[in-house]
Amino acid sequence: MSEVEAPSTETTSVSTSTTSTTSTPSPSTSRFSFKNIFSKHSKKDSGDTHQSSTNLKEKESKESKRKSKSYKRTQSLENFSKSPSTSENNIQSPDNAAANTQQTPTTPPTTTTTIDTVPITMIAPTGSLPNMSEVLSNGISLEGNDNNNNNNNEASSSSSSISSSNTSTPLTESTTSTPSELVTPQNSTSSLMKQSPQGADSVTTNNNRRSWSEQLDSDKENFVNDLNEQSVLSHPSFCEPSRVKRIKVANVTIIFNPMSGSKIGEKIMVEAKKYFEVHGIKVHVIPTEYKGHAEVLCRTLDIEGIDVVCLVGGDGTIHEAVNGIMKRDPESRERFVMACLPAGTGNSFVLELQGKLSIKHVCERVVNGLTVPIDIAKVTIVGKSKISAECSRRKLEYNTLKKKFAHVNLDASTLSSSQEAGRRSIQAYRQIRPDALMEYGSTLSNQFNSSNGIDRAPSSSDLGTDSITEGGEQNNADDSTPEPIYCFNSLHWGLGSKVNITAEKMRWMGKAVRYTTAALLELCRGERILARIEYEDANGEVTALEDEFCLAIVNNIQGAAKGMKMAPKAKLNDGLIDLILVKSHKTFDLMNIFTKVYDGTHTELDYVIYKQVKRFSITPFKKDKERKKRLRKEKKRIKAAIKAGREHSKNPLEILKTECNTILSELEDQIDEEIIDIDGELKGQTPFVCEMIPRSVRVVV
Ligand SMILES: Nc1ncnc2c1ncn2[C@@H]1O[C@H](COP(=O)(O)OP(=O)(O)OP(=O)(O)O)[C@@H](O)[C@H]1O
Repeated sequence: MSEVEAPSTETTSVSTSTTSTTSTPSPSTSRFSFKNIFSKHSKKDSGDTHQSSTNLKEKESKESKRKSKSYKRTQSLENFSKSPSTSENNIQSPDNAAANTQQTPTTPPTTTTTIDTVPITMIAPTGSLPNMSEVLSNGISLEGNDNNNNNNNEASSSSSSISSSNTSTPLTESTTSTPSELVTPQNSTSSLMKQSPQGADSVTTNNNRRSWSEQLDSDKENFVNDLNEQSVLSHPSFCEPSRVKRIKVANVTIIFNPMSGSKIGEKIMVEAKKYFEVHGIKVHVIPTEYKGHAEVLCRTLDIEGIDVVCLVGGDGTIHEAVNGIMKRDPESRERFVMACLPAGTGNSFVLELQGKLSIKHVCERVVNGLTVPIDIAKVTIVGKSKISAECSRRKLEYNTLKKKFAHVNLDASTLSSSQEAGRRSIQAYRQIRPDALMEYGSTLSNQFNSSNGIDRAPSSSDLGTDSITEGGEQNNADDSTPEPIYCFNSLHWGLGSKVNITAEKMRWMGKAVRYTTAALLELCRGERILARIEYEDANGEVTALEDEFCLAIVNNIQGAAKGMKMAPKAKLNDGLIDLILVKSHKTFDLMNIFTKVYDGTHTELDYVIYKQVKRFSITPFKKDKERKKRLRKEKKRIKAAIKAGREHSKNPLEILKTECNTILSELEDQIDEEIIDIDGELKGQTPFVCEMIPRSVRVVV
């Protein structure tokens, strides 16, 4: 029996004796095994035992490593959500971390001890702890961290709680516990690369192993020394250091949009708040609670004692804030200082203003307190009815002029030659020609400015005196004139706004796909729009173009999305609007623009008009084949009349009359109302007047 049982017992005995001291076999079995089997299998067994022992060791080691790895992963995930104090325990100094990293291969794979010594910095390839600079610099890369975003969003429902709970958080705790530090440099770089090529510069892997306080102190010294007025002089987006002012920053109000971009507004706000508090600045935090809230806040905020209002959001949030600021009374508008922390999708304005999309960088600049006022464009939407009234006024002027000239013989006696007569007639026509929008827009604008700053929409009484009908009566302008819309960044008419409108209809496709699809669709469609575009250049000369256009882009900054150099000459404080008009509608030509827009050479194409203007207006006409035919016929007739005038000294007033009447009647009936895109928002419509209000909003630079 014992012989029969031996093999199984023997196996057990071998394995137990070589691998474990915990399992104790019965003495009899053990003895029996050795006695009967040792002689037979001693050699083989010893080899097997050794082999088996090695295998087991390897297995255990592997298992242990696997466990260790999985624990590391768990630990890192846990640390994302751990409170600062908890996660701090797991974080070692860089030196210790390095030491532990070296030890790892030789350390017995006992799970618990290994895990305790695994430095969390192993997750980051640099092996060093990210510091405050990195945390803030990499702020934008938080976008990719959905877990954390979600966690924070859940916690972000109340503004007051955010404000109070974070006030007392010490810097070291917060920085070691913020998820941003766990973002690997690769991740953060790629994220920023996606944002813009310039943005990528702001991400550098910091191998510096100085302590927190050392790093912070040196940061402080550097930025205070670096940023002086000279930096504004050399800033590519400022033409002169006009009205540069350094302010002392002791109180900051942060307005953050929790919904902008990939909902990272709150996270960035927390980072910025900590940074300011470390620098001894008092911080008050207000979240936006609904669409349009940033405008209300910036219009009504009591800025007494507030040095800088720091906006955390995308272009939409800044647009709202600018509209609020512009509607303040002039004195408090002048005292309002705005800073923008990028938390949106595009952030092209912040990139241009600050040079990079780094949270730390913008925070530094806020603390430094250097400010410059920037231009803001004012868009006045002019209703069709208003233009009709204006046209009537012009008709009246024309009739008066006609009466005045009735007794004058403009033929040979007054004018030296018939050719001169023709030339004069054209000049006279240009003077009398109903530049309705420009004229109307400036009337409205003057009325705004002369009354209560520029914070009020015109009322019927503002318009009454100017709106005279042909019969000389007062024309009661209606009260429906919308408030002006202020634009800090860009405006699109034509193709640009149509892409947005089409993309809106394709929401089911998802954000990225629908914009590309809409752009391709509109590019292929390449619609031509007959429009009258008038502009006044820097010297005050007014030019009117009547042609078919495909699109108009207005830019206050040089750049646009994805590193495009849309308006190469644009400056933020030159008082001029950069107006880009594209006349061709052909798909190839439009694609050609896209290939050249990255270095700004698209402005040299012969179907692109690039002007720097003080104001301009756009009046598109309805697509009406019959009307176009009539207009062409009329133009031919006018041309022929001018020719006839040259040849037969025809009274130029006749020509003038024909031209004016044609234009006036066309204006009244055919003006088209198309939606335009202001700062990325589909708001406002044609016809409109846009004028630059120089140096209107003071920003941190
Ligand atoms: N609490 C809120 N709930 C819903 N919407 C909000 C809230 N606060 C602000 N908004 C709206 O969110 C919109 C988007 O914000 P924002 O423009 O800052 O981000 P974005 O569109 O992602 O960025 P970008 O404009 O740079 O592409 C704004 O139009 C704003 O009115």
